[in-house]
Amino acid sequence: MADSSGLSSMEKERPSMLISGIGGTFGVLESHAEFLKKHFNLITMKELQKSKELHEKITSVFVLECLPVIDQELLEILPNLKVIGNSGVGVNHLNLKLISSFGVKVTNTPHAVSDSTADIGMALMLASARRLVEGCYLATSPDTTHFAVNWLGVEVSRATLGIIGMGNIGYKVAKRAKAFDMKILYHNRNRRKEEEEQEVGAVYCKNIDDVLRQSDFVMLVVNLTSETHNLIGKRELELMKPTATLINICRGAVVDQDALVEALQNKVIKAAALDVTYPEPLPRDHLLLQMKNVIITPHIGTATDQALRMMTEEAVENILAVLNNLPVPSEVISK
Ligand SMILES: O=C(O)[C@H](O)CO
Repeated sequence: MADSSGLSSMEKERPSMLISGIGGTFGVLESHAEFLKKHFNLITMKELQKSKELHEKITSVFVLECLPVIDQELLEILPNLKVIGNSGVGVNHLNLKLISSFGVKVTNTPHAVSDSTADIGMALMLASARRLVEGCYLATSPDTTHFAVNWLGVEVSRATLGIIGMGNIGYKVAKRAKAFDMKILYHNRNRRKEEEEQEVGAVYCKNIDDVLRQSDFVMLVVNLTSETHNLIGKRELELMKPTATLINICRGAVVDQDALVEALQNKVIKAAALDVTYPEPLPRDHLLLQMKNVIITPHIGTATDQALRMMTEEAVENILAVLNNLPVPSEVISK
């Protein structure tokens, strides 16, 4: 039986969580909503907009793919909000300072995303090296002269991979690259422990320029912050080998995209393989979409059944920890 608040007594026992919606393009998957319902009374944005009484019930927000949008207006109407559980590792779509000024915590899911995103990094590197996308087109084209010797890819085995950003995802990329007999260089704000470096055979470079100069493949795996915005621009691209490939699996804005277009046009670097761009998707007439030496996927690093399920589970674990005053597995601290 529902009372005047619109919630049944069973729903009242569970904390109320705001979600963008269920199903559709921007909602939580139905099966994930079922899982969330085991722990929370779910309130969609539409329901919130219809009933002011729901505002003070909400103690958490589950954010998926930037939705719901967390702005001042929303924070102001949720007086009992304690935590925003981001499903995903990147939190550049959240204004951390603003959120923390409301005494609200932010959590993310660095563990759930790491395998699937590292896989996409490897997939893009291999696809670019072996010209997989071009190969697919050729296989279905009426032109049968395409196996000429001048249509060649390169091997990643024994090539040098430079990983910029050695967090969970970067480290999983290194593990995979080791199995391909790649030489691994990396740059990270904090150097990894010696035993971790040894496990994957990765060599630390204090200076990012050394990674850029020496690598055949440069993979970007950093968080997007004010420090990493346009981390790779004209100068950095010019440091790379003319035979090198840039792979971006973190956020588009880490690369100065105009400088990248220019570098690819002028053969400053050989190729690029991007799971992320800005904006997403790119306008259909964008030059990057017309270049044969560029592979673009639509931000699918975490687009697997397993990753999405684990992201939801990890987000729930974080949110419940905050609500129950327990140590929070993955809290994002605003600097
Ligand atoms: O940040 C992440 O984990 C992915 O990019 C999904 O948003």
